Amino acid sequence: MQLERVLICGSLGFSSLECIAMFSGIAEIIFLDCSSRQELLMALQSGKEYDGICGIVRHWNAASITGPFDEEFIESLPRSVKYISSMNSGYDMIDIQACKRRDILVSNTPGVGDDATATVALYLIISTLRRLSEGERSVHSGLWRPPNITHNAHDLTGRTLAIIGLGGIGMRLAELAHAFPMRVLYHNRHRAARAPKYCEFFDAAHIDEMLAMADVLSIHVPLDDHTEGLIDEKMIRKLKTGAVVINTSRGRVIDEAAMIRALEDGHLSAVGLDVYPDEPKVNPRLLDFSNATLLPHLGGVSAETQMQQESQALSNLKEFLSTGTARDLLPELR
Ligand SMILES: O=CC(=O)O
Repeated sequence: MQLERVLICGSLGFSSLECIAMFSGIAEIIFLDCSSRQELLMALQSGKEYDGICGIVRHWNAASITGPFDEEFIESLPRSVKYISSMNSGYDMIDIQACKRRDILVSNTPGVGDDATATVALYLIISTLRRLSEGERSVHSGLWRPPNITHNAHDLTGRTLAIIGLGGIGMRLAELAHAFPMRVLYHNRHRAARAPKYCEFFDAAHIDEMLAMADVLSIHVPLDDHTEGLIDEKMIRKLKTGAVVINTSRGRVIDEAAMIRALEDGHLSAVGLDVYPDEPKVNPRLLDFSNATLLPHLGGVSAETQMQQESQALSNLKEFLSTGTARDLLPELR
């Protein structure tokens, strides 16, 4: 019997042998062997090494080679491809409509990175309020404490955190912040059924009230047509003077130019960012602000999270191979 062929894009924590053994008798595993997107697109269309593949595993660590799974990429796939197992909770880098047109199912690994990402958001809150990364940069550059740090550094305890998007990550951040305790406010399209009592809900009609109370605003929404540019000039200016903005979701959710203007004129006292509109590029203007803590998209990057993402993505693939469908299918494709 001819085995189905599956292409793995990205380097797994599992060894190639472990992965091949996992699919022994089920599928032939092929590992990506290209160094650029152009080379990959040509290989996909050549009808040679990737001929007949029915599924693709997309590890986020292959993004520098594959680029986004946009329309051009999806259209280049052999007709045999029917399934993509993506190792991410966000899926803005996959063109869902193009997949729909080609009858390709897509699943992700929802929830797996919640704890790791909320931890990074908490780190950014601590770092910006207490000016810790500024202190660290000062030591690294051979100096001691930055000037005026005492007056600019603030405790988390008793301060107000506003969360936009109380999904898995937002909820975990609420729990962590409540430990100080910080006061926790949130805005969602609907009141979150699982929200703990200490989380105060603000609907769209009352979002300005929430912004006016927040010392820290942390963003936890997926990037889509509704959320691109959501945190715009108007919203930023509704925050009180000296507020802090934290973003571990996607860079394009914030109007970056408006955020930089607010840093320049002191309306925002600091920002903590893990994500940027055009990764891996970081706007050089941001580097000028000593009160910006900037991370290179580390939200879900921990050994434990990665192993769990890999197991979940590979077991979704196994299920697809045996049943023609999979758990964790994107809501748009169910
Ligand atoms: O950014 C990380 C993810 O979407 O999992």
